[in-house]
Amino acid sequence: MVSTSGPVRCVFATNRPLNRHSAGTYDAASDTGGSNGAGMRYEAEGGDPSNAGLQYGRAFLEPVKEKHPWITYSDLWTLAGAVAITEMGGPEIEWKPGRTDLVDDSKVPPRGRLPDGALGADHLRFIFNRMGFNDQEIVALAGGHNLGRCHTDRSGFQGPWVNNPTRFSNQFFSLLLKLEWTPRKLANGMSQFVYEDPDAEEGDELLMMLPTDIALKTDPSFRKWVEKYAADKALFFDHFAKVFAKLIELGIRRDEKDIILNTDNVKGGYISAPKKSDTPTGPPRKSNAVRARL
Ligand code: HEM
Repeated sequence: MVSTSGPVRCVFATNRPLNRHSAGTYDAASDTGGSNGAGMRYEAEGGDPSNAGLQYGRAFLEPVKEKHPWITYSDLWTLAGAVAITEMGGPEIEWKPGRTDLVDDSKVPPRGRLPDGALGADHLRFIFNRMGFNDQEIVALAGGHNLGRCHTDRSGFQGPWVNNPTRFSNQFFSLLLKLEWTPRKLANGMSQFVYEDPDAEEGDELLMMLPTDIALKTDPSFRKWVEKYAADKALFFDHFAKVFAKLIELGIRRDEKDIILNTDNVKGGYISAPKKSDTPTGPPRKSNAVRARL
């Protein structure tokens, strides 16, 4: 059993998978960022408030790194995200090895390339078009929110999206369409949407949606895909597997034999960074952090 406090949080933090975020910095125009390098080992990227909470996913994988020190962090994090999604009932995701780790932080991408859950459809397109994803792919990727939950001490948002957040499914899409989502301001000032379940009992946690999740329902071009994925789980799994595989290949160039051609690989080969501390280190927990994790 894989919990979402493990590798999927990183995922698209996959845990939302860890690689979800490491790859989510890719800029197609300048060809910087992406899943090569494991830049989150450095304060410049790992300390970005948008990556709050991912330190737990990274620390979760340290025992694996200890046992197999030859593997690069960038391969380990992407592989862990892909495996965790499958283990939680999701589709098999094609994963290819060969990502190298950066030897210093001089090529870590600038902050501000990850999505902010408090915003809307234009913001999602601004962030994901830069990475090379179209509307269909943005909606499929957002299906990562079938897993896990929001934490007030990380993003500032609160609660899970679905009833069974350790099982990968298409429920996120069906609940997004089926339930009535009411705006709710949290004590920390953050605004999200909740389902006021009439059967909820005192102390039950309400299901939630981020403003960016609601934008998938209100924007007509996004909504078309939300409806398809809510109606057809197999279609969603197929599209999610493809788009997740694309996400973890962002910034990687390969030849016909799948050998990586990026400058860092050609110059230095497969450089595996030394093992880090087992203790999670990352951005300070803040109750009013406003940046979202991808
Ligand atoms: C569409 C843009 C996205 C936005 C704005 C966004 C935003 C967020 C936010 C605010 C959280 C809560 C973080 C916390 O408080 O712990 C979160 C969690 C999560 N996200 Fe996303 N995300 C996006 C895309 C994705 C993608 C593409 C994936 C995976 C494919 C993903 C997977 C997850 C998972 C699994 C969690 C739960 C983590 C946990 O349980 O700790 N998200 N996301």
